[in-house]
Amino acid sequence: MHPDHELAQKLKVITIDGPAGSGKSTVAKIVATKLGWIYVTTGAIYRSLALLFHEANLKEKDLGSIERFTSFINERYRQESLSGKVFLGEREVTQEIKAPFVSELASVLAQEDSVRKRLLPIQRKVVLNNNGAVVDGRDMGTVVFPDAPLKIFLTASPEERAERRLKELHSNGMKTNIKELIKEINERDIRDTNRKIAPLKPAIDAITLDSTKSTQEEIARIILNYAIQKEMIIQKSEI
Ligand SMILES: Nc1ncnc2c1ncn2[C@@H]1O[C@H](COP(=O)(O)OP(=O)(O)OP(=O)(O)O)[C@@H](O)[C@H]1O
Ligand SMILES: Nc1ccn([C@H]2C[C@H](O)[C@@H](COP(=O)(O)O)O2)c(=O)n1
Repeated sequence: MHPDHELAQKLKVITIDGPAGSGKSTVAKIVATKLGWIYVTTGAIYRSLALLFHEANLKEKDLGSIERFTSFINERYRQESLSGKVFLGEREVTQEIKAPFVSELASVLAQEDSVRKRLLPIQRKVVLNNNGAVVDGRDMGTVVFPDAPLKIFLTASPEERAERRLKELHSNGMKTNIKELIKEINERDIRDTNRKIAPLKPAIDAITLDSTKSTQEEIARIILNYAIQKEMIIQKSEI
């Protein structure tokens, strides 16, 4: 725990849910760093599963073999709490799992009950083994941490989200264009929102923030202020 932060005796979890590219993991990292908490981007778990699936040349119809992959993820998946780097065993997959085909397959597999059931305890374990976490995904506030004292639903316009993603992919040397990205993001939002199990939606007690015209630092500051208001943390000058 960060030595300068006194923390109240509450579940120390801040959840950030929202559509693809709204800035969840960027903001989660800033907030967690300020608090000396860990941050967990649960999309990386679904993405890692999708990468393994793809590499084994499997398709949705092969979900029967999900056990093999989820137990691999359970044993080998690791997200560094400070850098956010993602590993499967010794292999670093941080950039690989950002590829658009992985995004799509992750979203497709995430519709399946068998997949969600298997990944749920992995997400809870990572967080509850630590003293304070900021977690982002699609169902953090609704399903995985329904008792979290502070829940954020982060949005941004699809165009802005696609622009951000385009910059990110280009800076990592991946080729794509804005039209394709808007299409991919819209399709993913529709699939994630309309699935039967744990769909993307704000928890009833979530605070919705629109980041279209705000910087990541501004959004992080708003979230930290809510955490102070909710007495999850005691205000210190440097937070
Ligand atoms: N408020 C912001 N203003 C400008 N760019 C931002 C903002 N927030 C995040 N970004 C940038 O947008 C891109 C997507 O952000 P991020 O990966 O945090 O989104 P996400 O919601 O976690 O996405 P996904 O659900 O697809 O994993 C990143 O390149 C990030 O640096
Ligand atoms: N809690 C979560 C996290 C992710 N998913 C699925 C749906 C997403 O489209 C996909 C990739 O996630 P991202 O990296 O964009 O956050 O994984 C989910 O269903 N639930």
